[in-house]
Amino acid sequence: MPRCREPVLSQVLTVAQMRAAEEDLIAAGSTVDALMQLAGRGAGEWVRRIAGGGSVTVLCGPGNNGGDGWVIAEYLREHGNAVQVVQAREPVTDAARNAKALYRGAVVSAGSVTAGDVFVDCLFGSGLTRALPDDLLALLCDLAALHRHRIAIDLPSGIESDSGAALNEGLPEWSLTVALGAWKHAHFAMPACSKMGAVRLVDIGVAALPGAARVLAKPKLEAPAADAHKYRRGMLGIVAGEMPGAALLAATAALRAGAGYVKLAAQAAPLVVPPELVVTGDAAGMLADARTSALLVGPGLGRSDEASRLLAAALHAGRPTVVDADALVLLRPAMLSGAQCILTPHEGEMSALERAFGLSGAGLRRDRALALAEVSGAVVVLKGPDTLIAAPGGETVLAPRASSWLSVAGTGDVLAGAIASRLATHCQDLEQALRAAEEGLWLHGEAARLCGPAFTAGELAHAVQAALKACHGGGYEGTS
Ligand SMILES: NC(=O)C1=CN([C@@H]2O[C@H](COP(=O)(O)OP(=O)(O)OC[C@H]3O[C@@H](n4cnc5c(N)ncnc54)[C@H](OP(=O)(O)O)[C@@H]3O)[C@@H](O)[C@H]2O)[C@@H](O)CC1
Ligand SMILES: Nc1ncnc2c1ncn2[C@@H]1O[C@H](COP(=O)(O)OP(=O)(O)O)[C@@H](O)[C@H]1O
Ligand SMILES: [K+]
Repeated sequence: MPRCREPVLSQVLTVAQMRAAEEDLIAAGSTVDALMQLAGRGAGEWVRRIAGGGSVTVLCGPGNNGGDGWVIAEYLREHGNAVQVVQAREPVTDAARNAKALYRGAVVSAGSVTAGDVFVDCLFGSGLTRALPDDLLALLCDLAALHRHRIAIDLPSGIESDSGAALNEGLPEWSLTVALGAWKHAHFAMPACSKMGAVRLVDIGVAALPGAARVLAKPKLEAPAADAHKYRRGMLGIVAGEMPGAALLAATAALRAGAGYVKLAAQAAPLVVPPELVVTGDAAGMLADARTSALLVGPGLGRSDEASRLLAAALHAGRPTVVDADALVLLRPAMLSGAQCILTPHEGEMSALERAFGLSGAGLRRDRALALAEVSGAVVVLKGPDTLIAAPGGETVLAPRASSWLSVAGTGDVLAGAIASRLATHCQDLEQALRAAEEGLWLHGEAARLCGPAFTAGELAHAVQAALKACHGGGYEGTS
């Protein structure tokens, strides 16, 4: 039974889901050959944009990824590029054989290829099942080394689609990877995503697949309602601990991510406090205040008995709560009753949580995050170069690659502050935790992009405002 025909470009598919999508398209009247023409010509257009009028070498493997290669080669030939195909293996599928038969250009031996402009990798795509044999790895690397630009079609050969694992050592790096039909998990998972260069997607009409992950999207944010006031916009309470600097960083970001009021509860007031931040020594009062719409606990909390007590008190308050940093190490399952939480672990904190919640810690990052979300009832933001969000019920959101300049102390505190601020603004609806996590994560990535190289966590926190501006749908027009 064909599914809804509306194409969806934001979904991220496993190999099995991609096969199901292909079957749906065929059931709806398409053919493998037609899909290959659509995909190959779409990819060919990307190659043409990079190549300009330059020369192109296409390496074709035995499967349908190789079939795409023959289509790309013919497309470029028709558009006047000098094209040569190196056939690594004879085509083994009907569609690949048919695509080869339609190609009217040169087929050359690998040894005769001289330096050229663009190399296109159509050796293997999502059908790769094991490491490349030595002869194919050498062929791939040698041809890649001879060309100025390298473009991988669907996936770089040697990369496992569902996990993003590199099945060989010494694989080439790519300037562009053109995904066909839908994103695959490897496009967002380390180490694969760090080798792909820019990534682009060719639409072949794939419709929504149930249970598919999706890509983190730019949020659409509105100005506060005309009758908004600071409490209605959301009051965020931040519980500080031994090192108030981390909580201050979170507060600096939170002040710029939409909350109307940000309050910091600290035993000892930090030495430097921005004037717009309210600091109170009365944590209990802040937790009891009915106007406190969301909480953040963890940055700089410490791991003392007092820190545990503060964490338990914060979670006992029953507000939507972001649990970050030290609080993730102190967290125990029994503390989580009632409050809707967002957990924001990096890999080390994730391991601690898995121990605390009796999880094995085995498997892919997305499966581990989903397992934690399921057992804890919390939204999980698993941080790293390939950050992802998992929600109870199975929703998974994958972040595009963010700036590697984020690898500096304090940027996690900024993320927690941004997410908590979004959580405070959505406090009316407890179902909004996933949305808040997505918005905060997007703002964080965009702030990093806007900062450029070598920023501090403080500069990143300030840039959250510019990031928010970039996704603002308006609402306040003023007069002119
Ligand atoms: N789905 C769609 O809608 C569309 C898909 N399209 C395209 O199809 C691609 C998937 O095609 P595919 O399934 O034929 O897989 P592909 O990667 O070409 O190779 C599989 C072949 O390689 C072999 N093989 C595997 N590993 C190997 C190794 N290490 N060393 C040596 N051999 C190895 C394997 O054989 P076996 O494992 O049985 O030995 C099999 O013969 C996809 O990435 C996209 O480009 C588009 O046309 C648009 C529509
Ligand atoms: N190499 C990288 N590429 C992209 N993002 C990164 C990289 N390294 C770290 N990050 C991001 O920076 C943040 C670091 O957070 P965290 O590890 O908690 O650091 P800290 O505790 O110092 O604040 C996370 O959002 C993480 O996803
Ligand atoms: K490929």
